[in-house]
Amino acid sequence: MKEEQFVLKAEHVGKAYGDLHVLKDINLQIAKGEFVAVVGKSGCGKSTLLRLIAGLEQPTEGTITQNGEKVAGTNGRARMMFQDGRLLPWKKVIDNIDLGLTGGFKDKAMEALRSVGLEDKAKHYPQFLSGGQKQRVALARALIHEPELLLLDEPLGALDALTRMEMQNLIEEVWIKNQFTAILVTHDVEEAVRLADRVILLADGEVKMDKAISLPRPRIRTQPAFAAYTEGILGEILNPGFQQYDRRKAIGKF
Ligand SMILES: Nc1ncnc2c1ncn2[C@@H]1O[C@H](COP(=O)(O)OP(=O)(O)OP(=O)(O)O)[C@@H](O)[C@H]1O
Repeated sequence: MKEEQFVLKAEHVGKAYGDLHVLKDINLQIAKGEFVAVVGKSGCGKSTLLRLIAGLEQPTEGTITQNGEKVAGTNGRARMMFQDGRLLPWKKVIDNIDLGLTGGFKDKAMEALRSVGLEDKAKHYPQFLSGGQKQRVALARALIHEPELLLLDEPLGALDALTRMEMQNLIEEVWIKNQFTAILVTHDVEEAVRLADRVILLADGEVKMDKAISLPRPRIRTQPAFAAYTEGILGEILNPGFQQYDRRKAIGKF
């Protein structure tokens, strides 16, 4: 693939907090428009990697580049969405969305709100929204900036199963429509297989698996091929290197 087709490149990226070497040697290339999920055991450094890509922290080793330019300082072409939404409780929904933007952005904010199906809540305060609705607002707030890269740090982790599925559908819909590149950190392997073109497994500070998910969209959880991917990735998380891809051959679905 040509150099310019990679939105993001991480080369020999390491991050240490004192003696704790969370990330040791991360090497990644993410193409424009790709949807990549990052999975791995709790504490393996998934959120740390996302923060480095967002420019909220700097690597202690190696470099991250976006479109060939080193990410240094807050990455203006990326937006991040967190598990808790981080809405300002004293601002109405619409004002949460055009936060930090000056001039006539109300129309754009309404449009963003419409794209997540919440235009009727524009004048409400966040406390009157459900968890799922708050995350819709957080998504609209990220979309209004038309990010090249959307960084999703376990954004659906606090939602009930049904709302979570609805949100997965919505995230896929806006990703297809807006054509940004997405990196999703998740504990939920099914969610990774539901949404991602590629699933990356972090362990011991490195990328231990980088697996393409070759299933048509929208993906259906009950399909045997879906379940086979989920099981294979879970196996790798629990026992890295143990299964490799034998399960795929064994099941014969690929
Ligand atoms: N600012 C910090 N200072 C010191 N240690 C930190 C800091 N941020 C993260 N860590 C440590 O780095 C390790 C990785 O944290 P990180 O949040 O990236 O993991 P994670 O894979 O996202 O975990 P989880 O799945 O539980 O959210 C943890 O041991 C954490 O305690």
